[in-house]
Amino acid sequence: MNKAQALVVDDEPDILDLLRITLGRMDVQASTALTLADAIRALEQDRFDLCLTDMNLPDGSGFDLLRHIAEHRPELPVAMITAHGSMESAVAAMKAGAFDFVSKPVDLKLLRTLVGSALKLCGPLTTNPRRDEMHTRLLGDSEAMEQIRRLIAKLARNQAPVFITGESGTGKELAARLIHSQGPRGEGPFVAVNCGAIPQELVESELFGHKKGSFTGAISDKEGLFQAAEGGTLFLDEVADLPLQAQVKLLRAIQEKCVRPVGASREIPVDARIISASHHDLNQEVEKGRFRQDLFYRINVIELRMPALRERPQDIPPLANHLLSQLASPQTTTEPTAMRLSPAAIEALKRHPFPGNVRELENILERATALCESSQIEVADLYLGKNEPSPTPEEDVDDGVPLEDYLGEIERRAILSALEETHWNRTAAAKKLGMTLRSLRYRLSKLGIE
Ligand SMILES: Nc1ncnc2c1ncn2[C@@H]1O[C@H](COP(=O)(O)OP(=O)(O)OP(=O)(O)O)[C@@H](O)[C@H]1O
Repeated sequence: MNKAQALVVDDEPDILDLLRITLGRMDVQASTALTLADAIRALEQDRFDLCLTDMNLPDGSGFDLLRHIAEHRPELPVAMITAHGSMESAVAAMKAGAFDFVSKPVDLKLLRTLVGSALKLCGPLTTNPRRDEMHTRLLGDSEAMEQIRRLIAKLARNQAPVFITGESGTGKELAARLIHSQGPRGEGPFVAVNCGAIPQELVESELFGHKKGSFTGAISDKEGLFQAAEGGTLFLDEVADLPLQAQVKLLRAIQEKCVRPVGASREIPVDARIISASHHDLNQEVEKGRFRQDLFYRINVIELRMPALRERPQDIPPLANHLLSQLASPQTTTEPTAMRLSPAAIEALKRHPFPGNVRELENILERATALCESSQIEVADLYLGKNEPSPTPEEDVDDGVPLEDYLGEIERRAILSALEETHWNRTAAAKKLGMTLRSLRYRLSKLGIE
């Protein structure tokens, strides 16, 4: 098999030698260039699978090379070598299209991972059936969805932190999963964490791990979610809910690509791509002093906005049909037949504002499927704008059930009813229930309500 070819560009011959030897040990053949002009010449003469370039070159900058490659060899992954601690340049490089960065002095373990990811990118991405299946799941024929699918495919090809905005239920987590699964980390783990659902005092230990005995209850060493996402992606959902103290540590983890478990004396390197999401306007959270500006800057290298369902009503019929066929899932051995929506029901759905977006559509259809007696769903079966009269717990909880289950059932119903009334807006539902959003999220995950 032919060796992979890398082009390494730096004005310091010693660094070039070091990188050439290091890459050689990874079975990558490196050609070197001391200037921008040399690099451009090399690109014209040879075919490369990866380019590593320093930021400052005698006759230009790494950005000039990035632009040249974007124009002439757009499929070539470029990683920028940045000065130690210069996160601004790293962010700027990724915004300009670099697929990743590596800071000086180059950490060999990180360089190895970076090269591995880059080499996976240069061939055509394997058609993994799991990936295809995931791909077809971001449904919608609207131009907005088309653009999102294109952007996701692009984002999958680099390592830059992505920040996904959008109302609740618009598909932020689904988009994050697709960016992960379509990229070179697709075979690695995808670890999703709802930052608002972790009790405040456990946030740091959950994210970064802890050492045995570092606090009461730490009975053994525990790996954090960052370590669990090694080689893959860490999805920080509702990132705005992170306490300020954890934000400081997160910033450091992203900047230095290493974490220090609670109670540990040493930092450990981690290689996880960060994708975060929030339905809050993080600019406002920064203005109010609830979110660190420097962290926002780091996680928001590239922003992806998931449009609300009411902005793309033409997506409702294909989504609804897909969801109905999923609802007719094969619990029986015979081929299930999906229910249909009457033309009037489709029109009614298209006019509905959907504050809870696709998740609300899923709930509406699930309820309609359960309640509708024929195979066609009519407008009345959708209960749009009305709340289904929910039975009181006394009506159907058996006398013999244990108290805990009985109370759990009451809790579940109260929460579901508040969610329904607020169209699955969890902030409003929490308010209605007189609890904090954090505590509602905790209960939702405990009760297994998505
Ligand atoms: N375009 C889409 N095609 C198919 N399914 C979708 C689409 N958008 C969202 N969904 C489905 O809607 C549900 C909600 O999506 P998801 O959890 O990704 O939303 P979210 O924006 O992360 O929500 P939240 O902010 O409440 O966490 C999921 O079941 C998801 O699969």
